Amino acid sequence: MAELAEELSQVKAEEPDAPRETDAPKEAGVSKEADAPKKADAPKKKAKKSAKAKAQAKVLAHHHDNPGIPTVVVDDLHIVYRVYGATSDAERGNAASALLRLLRRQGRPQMREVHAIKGVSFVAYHGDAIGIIGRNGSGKSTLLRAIAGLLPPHSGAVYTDGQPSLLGVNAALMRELTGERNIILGCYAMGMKPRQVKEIYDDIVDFSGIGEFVKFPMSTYSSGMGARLRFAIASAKTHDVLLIDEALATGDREFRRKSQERIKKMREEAGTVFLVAHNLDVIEETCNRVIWLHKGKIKMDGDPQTVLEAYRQRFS
Ligand SMILES: Nc1ncnc2c1ncn2[C@@H]1O[C@H](COP(=O)(O)OP(=O)(O)OP(=O)(O)O)[C@@H](O)[C@H]1O
Repeated sequence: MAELAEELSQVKAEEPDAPRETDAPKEAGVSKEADAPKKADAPKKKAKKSAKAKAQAKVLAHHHDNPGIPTVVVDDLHIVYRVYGATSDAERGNAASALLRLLRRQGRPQMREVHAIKGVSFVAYHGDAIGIIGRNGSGKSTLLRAIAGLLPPHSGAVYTDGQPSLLGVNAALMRELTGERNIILGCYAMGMKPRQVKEIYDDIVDFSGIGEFVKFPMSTYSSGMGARLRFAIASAKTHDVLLIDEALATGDREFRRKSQERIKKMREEAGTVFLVAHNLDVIEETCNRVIWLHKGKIKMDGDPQTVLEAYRQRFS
């Protein structure tokens, strides 16, 4: 614990100040800050400092409450996308403003920033299966990609113990190759030896349920078949941290049941699983903890029953 605190304080001391809109969100309860307006009058420097200290204290407090071994520490994370060539709201309008826009663009490209994750902090532990829920555009996929190390933080940090693997709808399998070739290459890519691939091959085909289609190029698969094969390959190995983005959404009930069993097994083998899904039943059946993201901030973080009930009440 002391080591974690020291590590966090050292890293924070080296980082530039984070751009903050509100204080860090609260856990196990609806965060008032998520929707609160800016306190424009507060002295900026002081507010920044106390917000940082709060976010840090929250990470450490959660660590204190849970005696498990942390696998992922997300500390006051901000992710900002830069979109070039985008039009701001103020620029939209009549023909004159369109012409003005064109003239301006000749000089320099337009750039717009999308602040997708705004000061998210939490700790995940060995054996956790964490469901991430939220409306479209709330930042779920962005958060997963940041944990996987695919998006650099604008500020804040993500620490992971072990190699995180992102299994998304677009996970990199090659459409022009057969399912068989993709299984073999996918297993090699996960670090398996040829002998291990041979041993596990039939299990992957059985689990995916694609049958004789395994001999056909993946370009001939339905989206559900592709998703099932991706999950079957990725889950053939126990991951330290497995991030699943909607991959189960396209499976039928039977496939969902099998996937849930597999995720449970992974948790028992001391992995940590993150699962993004719009289907709340999948989250409820699979996860032991749920994080509700709203406009890039944590609205609620707690046990599935409490968080899902609050979410359903808000959006049903
Ligand atoms: N590559 C990108 N470039 C610019 N903006 C992006 C990019 N990807 C996502 N965004 C923006 O970031 C915000 C969060 O998007 P994200 O895809 O993480 O949300 P989500 O909760 O996963 O949404 P959904 O449920 O629709 O999949 C949105 O405002 C989105 O428009």
